[in-house]
Amino acid sequence: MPTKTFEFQVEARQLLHMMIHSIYSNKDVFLRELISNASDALDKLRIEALRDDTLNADVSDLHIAIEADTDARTLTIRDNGVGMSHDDVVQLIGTIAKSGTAEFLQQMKQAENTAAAEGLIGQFGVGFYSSFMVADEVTLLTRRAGETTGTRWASTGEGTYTLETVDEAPQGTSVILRLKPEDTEDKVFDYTDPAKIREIVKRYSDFITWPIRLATRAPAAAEPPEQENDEAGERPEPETLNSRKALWARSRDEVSDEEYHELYKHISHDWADPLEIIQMRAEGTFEYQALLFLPSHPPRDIFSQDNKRGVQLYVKRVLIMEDCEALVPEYLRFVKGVVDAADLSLNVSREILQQDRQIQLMHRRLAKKVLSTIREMKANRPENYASFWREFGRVVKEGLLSDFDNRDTILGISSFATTHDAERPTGLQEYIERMKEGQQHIFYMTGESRSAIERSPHMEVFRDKGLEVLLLTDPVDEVWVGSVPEYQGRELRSIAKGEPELGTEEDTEEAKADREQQREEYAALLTWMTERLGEDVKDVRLSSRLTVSPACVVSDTGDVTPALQNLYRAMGQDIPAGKRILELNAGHSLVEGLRRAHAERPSDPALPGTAELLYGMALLAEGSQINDPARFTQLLAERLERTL
Ligand SMILES: Nc1ncnc2c1ncn2[C@@H]1O[C@H](COP(=O)(O)OP(=O)(O)OP(=O)(O)O)[C@@H](O)[C@H]1O
Repeated sequence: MPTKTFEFQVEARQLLHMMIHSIYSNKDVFLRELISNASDALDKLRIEALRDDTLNADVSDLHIAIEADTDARTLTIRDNGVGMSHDDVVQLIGTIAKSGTAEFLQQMKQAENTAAAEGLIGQFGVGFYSSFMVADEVTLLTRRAGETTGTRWASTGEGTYTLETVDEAPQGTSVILRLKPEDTEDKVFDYTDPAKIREIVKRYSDFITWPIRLATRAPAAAEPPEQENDEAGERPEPETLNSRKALWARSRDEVSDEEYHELYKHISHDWADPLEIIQMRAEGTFEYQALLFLPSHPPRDIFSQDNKRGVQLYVKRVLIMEDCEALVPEYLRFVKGVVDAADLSLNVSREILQQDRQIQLMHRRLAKKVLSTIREMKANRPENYASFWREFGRVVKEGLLSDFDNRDTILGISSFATTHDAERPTGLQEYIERMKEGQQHIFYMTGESRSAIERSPHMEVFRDKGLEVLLLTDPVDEVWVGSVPEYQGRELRSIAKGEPELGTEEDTEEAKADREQQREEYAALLTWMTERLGEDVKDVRLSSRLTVSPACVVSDTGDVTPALQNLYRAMGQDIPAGKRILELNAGHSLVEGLRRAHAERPSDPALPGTAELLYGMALLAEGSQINDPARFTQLLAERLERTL
């Protein structure tokens, strides 16, 4: 078969260039990555064989073999797993299908130092390509289980790769590395040295469930007696390097954090350590063990539709499903880990799992356990919690819309930006503890950013009276906050909806009388304005929330806010634009002037324009758009002219 040469896709070339010029200081991890890929391929084959008994594949001795040749300076990592078809190789190895590659490369270029670059690569993961950190040529020979021909791929990592169809290829994948010369200064060690290989496997891959066997030329220890007469005296029995112990079945004090971290990295394809380790065990009629991890940062596709979520499902130490979404709710989709159940059928399907009562029970218990871990982290490891919430808070809050059983717990572990402290978000409990005397409600406002909310006229009276307001700026906040009525008996109240009800008004007889008098004075103006602006607003009334601005617009208590309307429209739902309420500040001289002018000259032709301007200004002040900017500008220009 002819060998054909191909060019790497631009992003792949750039990524390889980075690898070759070794931005990552710990080069040993290439072996972890290759073993991890091999182990995944073995898992996939076993799962396929379970589901398809016509698959023509050998599953009798699934394992990973490492062969080191000191003289030739080659290192081979071989598995007899699922392998890749010709198309798979082109797609998976020649190109980089990951979303966000271009953006990642851009960030990489801008990374200021090695630590920053390593942090970035940790978020991205480059798996197979990391072999170019230690090899100046990489050959991959692979045959998909069930197919007859194989594919050889080879590259020096410099722009091109070759592809060739081969008739003789064992099932699975071999990756053959022609190693770069040893250079301890650059942390490229002698990777043909059995001691080095043992050390790396022990360190990073000990838990891998498949045997990792090392075949070396020189036997490591005295040969066992039955081998003495073996004619291939130089080819000793391969040595299994990993203990293959299931970490979730061992007690916490037997396992080091580093071992847990390596299992996490293997499962999640993350290069960074996890933030939290969660272990649980259920005994009784339905037994299972779970080892879950909270990552330290979200995967790039956490908000994408095809984000792979879920944990690995094992049945008595045998992996039967990679991303079992039936076990964790969607709002905890970042949780990674393993659940090992004792009594499930090995070839249970996703559909059956979704309906299985035991699985639903596990789902509930796992969700509760994760939430209680976050609560415990909030109480005892505030720094970890703060970092967790920064990274995942937006996702967790989705649970307020879907998990009614755990709503209070989710509210309890949530944090929100607040006017109380610009630097530190607050929990609801802390908010309640700080509430002013007489204050009944938890006040919040939604908006695009902290600064937009802070500038909004709705904040004025709250700022004046020192009442704390939560600043909700995540898109999901718009949605949940409308459906969560209260926390610990305290109503959640938007400061941009309905009447503020501050609870701190001095309700003296005098104040009441003042307000009554004001209402009477303004009655005619308000009726007239409601009529004039009737196409845009449903009511014009006096405000108790304004202290500086002349006017603002608010929504009625039960109304869908404009931001939420936009959100629904973005999702393709047709939502009619509802009318809002215009509030006037009776203490503002412009409003007072308008009242006087209306009382004295009700048919003055300039009055309607002023009313329109007031409404337009209220919209602009909260960051909304005005219906007819040209008309607004014209009215404004006319009035400015008169001042000159
Ligand atoms: N030994 C192997 N056997 C079968 N398929 C493999 C093997 N090695 C790699 N692949 C395929 O190539 C793909 C790309 O591998 P690569 O290591 O670059 O990335 P990854 O493992 O998907 O993710 P990460 O970059 O996080 O490690 C894998 O997802 C897998 O489908």
